Amino acid sequence: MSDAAGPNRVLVLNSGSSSLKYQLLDMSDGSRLASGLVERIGEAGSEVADHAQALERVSRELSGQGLGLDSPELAAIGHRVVHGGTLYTEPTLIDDAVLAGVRELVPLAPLHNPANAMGIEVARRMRPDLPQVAVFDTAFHSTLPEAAWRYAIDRETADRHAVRRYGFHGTSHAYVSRETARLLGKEPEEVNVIVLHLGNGASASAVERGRCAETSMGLTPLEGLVMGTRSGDLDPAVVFHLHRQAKLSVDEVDALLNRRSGLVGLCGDNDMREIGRRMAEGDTAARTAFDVYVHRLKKYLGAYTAVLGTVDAVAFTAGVGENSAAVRAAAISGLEPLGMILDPVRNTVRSGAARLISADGSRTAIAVVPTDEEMEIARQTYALARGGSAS
Ligand SMILES: Nc1ncnc2c1ncn2[C@@H]1O[C@H](COP(=O)(O)OP(=O)(O)O)[C@@H](O)[C@H]1O
Ligand SMILES: CC(=O)OP(=O)(O)O
Ligand SMILES: [Mg+2]
Repeated sequence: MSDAAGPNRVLVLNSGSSSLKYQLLDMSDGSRLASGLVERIGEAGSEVADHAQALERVSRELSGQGLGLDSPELAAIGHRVVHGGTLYTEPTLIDDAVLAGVRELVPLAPLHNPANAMGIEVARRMRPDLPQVAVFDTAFHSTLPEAAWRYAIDRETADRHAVRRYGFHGTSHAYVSRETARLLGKEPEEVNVIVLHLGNGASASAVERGRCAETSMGLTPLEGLVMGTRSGDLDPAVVFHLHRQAKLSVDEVDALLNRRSGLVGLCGDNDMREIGRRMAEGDTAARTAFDVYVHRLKKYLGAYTAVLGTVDAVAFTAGVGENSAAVRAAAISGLEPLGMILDPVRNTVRSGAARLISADGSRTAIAVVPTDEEMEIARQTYALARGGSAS
């Protein structure tokens, strides 16, 4: 039902390279009316050839529940867009120029922006009358100081080709850092938080009094932590070496680092649940993958403690961060001198709620804070569609 002020539902579309996630939210009370996922888009043997077909399927699913895209209750459609470059640092009403801008950034996010652009195109065709809003993964990181975003390479080359740290998962880092402050009973401006977003893609951020001060992903979502299929940090000379000595083309190295590295490259599995099962059976490749993953986390916890000076909280989020007590315990273990002490019982209690898992004597609070990128995208979309400021 719409209130006196008009329609109040927002459809959120999160188009991944081979998936389309959606949620329909009622912004009058924050309730979730529908949600779902279309997977294996464009893969061999899949019934869904591209994102256009995926969105048609979503539209049918919603219509079947009496919640079709043609509904007059729909106020706006919000799109997750991974790369916004330096141009888009705020949620943005989509027009032809913005869609062209998202396409221009494809070389900087080849796994993500093509799907985002296609989702936008199809949704605009279906509902040309509706406000559609792009919410960028990079936006929250636009506050990085130059010392953090600038790479130490030839300045002219870097500036000419827009080579710099952008950072990603910003919608999640923004939401989780705010929710962490709330869990501590504080305003975001009163606390420093390290957020560890550990999903399939994974990134860390250092959030200083509500503003992002440092983050682990860079020009593209390849840098930083060990991920499901991506290497994260390595010596850039690895690329030259593989090209010159192993005779891999640049495209082959790109595919190796983005799709066949990280956990899957180390042990053949990218799902932390499966890695846990294999470790319990004494599998050494799974053990090594886990150790490399956790060692990287520890390095970032130390580095970001140094960047922030005072750390009020560390927040674990996304699939691995919210569910793997083993990863959390291993990452924090040994960091007692930094003031981070986990409570082993609190850490293993299963819950879907934001919660503290640190020991009472821990100087830094340690928390599990479930992320909700869709709700955050919907909130920003709704605010902008209503003509207000989105943030
Ligand atoms: N119960 C669990 N225990 C450990 N890891 C889990 C569990 N549930 C999910 N995961 C991990 O979370 C990952 C997916 O995280 P998610 O945030 O959903 O990723 P994305 O949104 O990037 O696809 C899986 O690959 C898996 O490793
Ligand atoms: C930017 C990024 O890595 O996103 P995802 O985790 O959805 O792959
Ligand atoms: Mg995710």
